[in-house]
Amino acid sequence: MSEANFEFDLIVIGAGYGGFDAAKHAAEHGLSVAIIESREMGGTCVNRGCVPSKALLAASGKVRELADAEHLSSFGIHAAPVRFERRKIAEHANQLVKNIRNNLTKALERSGVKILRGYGRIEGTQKVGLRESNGVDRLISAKDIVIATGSDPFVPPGIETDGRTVFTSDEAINLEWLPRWIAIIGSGYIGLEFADVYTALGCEVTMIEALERVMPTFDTDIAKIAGRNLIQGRDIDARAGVLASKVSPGCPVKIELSDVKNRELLEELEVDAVLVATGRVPTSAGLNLESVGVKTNRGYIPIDDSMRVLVDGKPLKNLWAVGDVTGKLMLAHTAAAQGTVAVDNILGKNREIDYRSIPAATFTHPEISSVGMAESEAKEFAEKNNFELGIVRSYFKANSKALAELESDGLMKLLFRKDNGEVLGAHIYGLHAADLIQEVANAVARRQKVNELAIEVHTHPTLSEVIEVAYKQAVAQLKQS
Ligand SMILES: Cc1cc2nc3c(=O)[nH]c(=O)nc-3n(C[C@H](O)[C@H](O)[C@H](O)COP(=O)(O)OP(=O)(O)OC[C@H]3O[C@@H](n4cnc5c(N)ncnc54)[C@H](O)[C@@H]3O)c2cc1C
Ligand SMILES: NC(=O)c1ccc[n+]([C@@H]2O[C@H](COP(=O)([O-])OP(=O)(O)OC[C@H]3O[C@@H](n4cnc5c(N)ncnc54)[C@H](O)[C@@H]3O)[C@@H](O)[C@H]2O)c1
Repeated sequence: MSEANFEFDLIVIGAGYGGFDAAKHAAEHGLSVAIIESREMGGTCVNRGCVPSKALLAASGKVRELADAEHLSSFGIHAAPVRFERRKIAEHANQLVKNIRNNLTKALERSGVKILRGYGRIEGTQKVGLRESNGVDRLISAKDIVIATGSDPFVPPGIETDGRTVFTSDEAINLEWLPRWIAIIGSGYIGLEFADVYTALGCEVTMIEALERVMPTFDTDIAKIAGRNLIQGRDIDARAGVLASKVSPGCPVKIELSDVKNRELLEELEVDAVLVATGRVPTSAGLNLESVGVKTNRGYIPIDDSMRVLVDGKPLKNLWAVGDVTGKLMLAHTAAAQGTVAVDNILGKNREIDYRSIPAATFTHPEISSVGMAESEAKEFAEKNNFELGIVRSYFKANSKALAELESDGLMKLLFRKDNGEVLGAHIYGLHAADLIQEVANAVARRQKVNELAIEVHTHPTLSEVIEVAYKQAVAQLKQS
């Protein structure tokens, strides 16, 4: 039952991970909830992001492993040449999307959330306009509104997409064909993950990065070792400091590369296909945010750490925003965590999110992961707060499990406070880095110190001992200082 005069206690706009978690959490706590979705239930992650891309990475990863004759022969294994069916790999991803989308939709229905299909917009305080697919437009009221409209791929000016020869991740996840030669623009998460898929499946890859080094958003040490394996080690032709200034679809696709600084034309390339992986933009243009006075920051909705939408820095009552549309760590689990925090505040629990403890991972083979502060950020923090920053490196080549797997190329870098031992961040490249980072993320969430962490017993032989070694090295540094 909703509060007097409102049709619902809560209306959520957008049924991605952020909207899903908010709606489910609210319904499970007795609120009457409606969720509005204009496309497929599940949003980017389920339909065009995490889920299908991880299915492609799983299948192509197996191809890579079985095709690596040198690695297998080190174990004395000799496999027959690998064959794969592109169509079946694509079907695996597609089927997984359908299953997860169905499960998620049923979970919402079971918890009592009303699913409304159509396009939602704000129509003043506590009111939402809903344009249904049959053209009917109606107003609905709710005590609280959560905006969770997510993001879409960013395509820089000068780049024309046709969805077939020049495309973004929205189309790449369908794996409709395998180009002989593909250029990937951008060396962030999407560029790296798809380079992993394409190289495993036999495509030649050129990677184009506008900033001065490839993998510019990753820790420098991690980027160095990861780049050596994931880029140079795979014969990817990587160019940094060049801008893909013009891309014209067709057969072949024509690319103009320009100098980032003076925009002078450097080179023209002709390739079979181009994947544009140059970031994402918030989906907020049609939300009619002006009706409540909200000004976006390049499309991102300003919020505080309780998820309240801000106008001129001050929180609005009853309006909340979560997920990619807020531009904070654009990850599925961030969106979900923000959704829960927003609803807890609606329920009067007074909660704030802790972005520092949210981990991130790139699911390449091997993986890259991180949590907490980057080294530059930690240095600045140390200077401001008058303490010395501790940095230790723990190598996979000293780890029995990694050596047994013949996968010992890996590094963990741990950042901590030398005055009290508190863990500030960690960056890992190596086998199962995505799973390993969780242990450090939990420590960051509890603001734990290396002294207490170093005495915790780790299973032998496991990769988690890489973290144990880092904690012990950090304690040794503390003793010396
Ligand atoms: C290729 C790729 C791989 C990724 N892999 C990972 C990964 O491995 N791990 C990870 O954590 N993150 C990953 N991400 C990021 C992750 O997908 C996003 O961070 C996450 O989906 C954000 O969730 P959200 O709820 O904020 O928005 P979205 O998932 O974008 O959902 C927003 C929903 O709102 C709907 N909508 C928008 N406007 C309206 C409107 N006005 N009315 C009604 N409905 C509307 C949209 O149709 C959409 O369904 C990946 C992204 C991509 C593109
Ligand atoms: N495993 C994961 O968690 C995962 C996987 C995929 C995507 N994501 C999410 O999706 C978001 C988008 O991913 P992404 O890889 O598109 O963005 P990104 O911001 O990580 O990387 C984009 C890269 O493209 C470069 N670039 C931009 N314009 C260019 C141009 N004209 N020419 C050459 N280079 C150019 C940028 O310098 C940058 O390095 C990520 O921020 C992440 O939050 C997460």
